[in-house]
Amino acid sequence: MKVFVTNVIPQVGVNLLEEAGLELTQWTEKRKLSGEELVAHCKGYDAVLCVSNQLDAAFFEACPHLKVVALHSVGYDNVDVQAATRAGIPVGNTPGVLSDATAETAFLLMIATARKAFYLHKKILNGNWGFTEPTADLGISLEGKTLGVYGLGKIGFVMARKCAAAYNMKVIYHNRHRNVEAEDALKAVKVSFEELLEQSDVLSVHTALTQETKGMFNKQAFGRMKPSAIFINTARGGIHNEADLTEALQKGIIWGAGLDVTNPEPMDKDNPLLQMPSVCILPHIGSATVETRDAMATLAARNIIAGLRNERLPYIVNPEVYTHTPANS
Ligand SMILES: NC(=O)C1=CN([C@@H]2O[C@H](COP(=O)(O)OP(=O)(O)OC[C@H]3O[C@@H](n4cnc5c(N)ncnc54)[C@H](O)[C@@H]3O)[C@@H](O)[C@H]2O)C=CC1
Ligand SMILES: O=C(O)C(=O)CO
Repeated sequence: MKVFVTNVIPQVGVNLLEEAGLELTQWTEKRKLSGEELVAHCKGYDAVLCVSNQLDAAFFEACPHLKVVALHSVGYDNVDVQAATRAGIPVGNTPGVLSDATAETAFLLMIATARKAFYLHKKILNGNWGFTEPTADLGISLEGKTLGVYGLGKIGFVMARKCAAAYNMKVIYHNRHRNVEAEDALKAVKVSFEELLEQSDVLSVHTALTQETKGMFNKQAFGRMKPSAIFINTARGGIHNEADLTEALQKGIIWGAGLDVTNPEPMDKDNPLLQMPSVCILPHIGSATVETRDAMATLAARNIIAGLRNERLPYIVNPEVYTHTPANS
């Protein structure tokens, strides 16, 4: 059986697939395959392991022969899940193993933003150490402040735990469902979206990007936040409206922002957000630690191996595929 891998993945994943007797082709060019190229490459393969390629209805219609699609991510907003199910193709992802690393990224962006760290580093690089006076380059203290989590799932929980432990922060959250574990362990309080906006000193986004969450953080939302608030997004850039965020920061409607995700990615190097003192931006590295990427490659390989053995994927995005009768069958 043959597996096409759209990027270079950690060796541990390669080893697992090869030990299972699978023949592997990895795309090694440092550019993303176009949709058409991906379809062309998948011909003659039984499975594909993808990083962040757009897998739309056209892809699944063109590749009904695939026995499994494994994502090297927990997020699957890039996948038309219904089209995969219609084609009878199970899709797997990598939940849980990246929660610590991604929450750590949100935590680092929170502190870096609160203390203007990226901007000050840039100033030094530009030969501008500055004259140290008591009123220059002031940040915001985090001790005892209120963290608002939008989407208190696996990553949101770890972020909340870190903030409560490190800074004694009060945790409020807005979620589709109550998170009883967080309420018990962290005394987290579930609030409405409006209350989350109005009460958070730091508001950290941890939902998936869906039709419901797309553009949730817009002019109206930023307008309800505190002028001293910090907005953190390590989930997906599509959840905030970038033009509205830029305007909110320029006009002092909110104080700062830390982003690991932008819209589009990559962000244009001339984007005004990159020049703002209380903005810190990273190029979508939330899960990028050696340990986490190894664990993700392991889960993705396990999904591929299970799919090619006609077994249920251990980490499945569309479990309904097992009860659905594909068209034309
Ligand atoms: N920056 C990065 O490198 C990474 C980003 N991510 C992003 O983080 C997201 C979250 O990952 P996990 O915590 O593992 O997922 P999760 O499923 O454990 O948590 C998401 C939470 O959001 C809630 N939610 C969903 N829709 C909602 C809505 N409309 N309103 C309120 N709450 C809603 C869910 O009930 C759930 O509790 C992923 O979908 C992915 O997009 C994940 C890993 C790395
Ligand atoms: O897993 C995800 O969803 C990412 O964004 C990258 O790890």
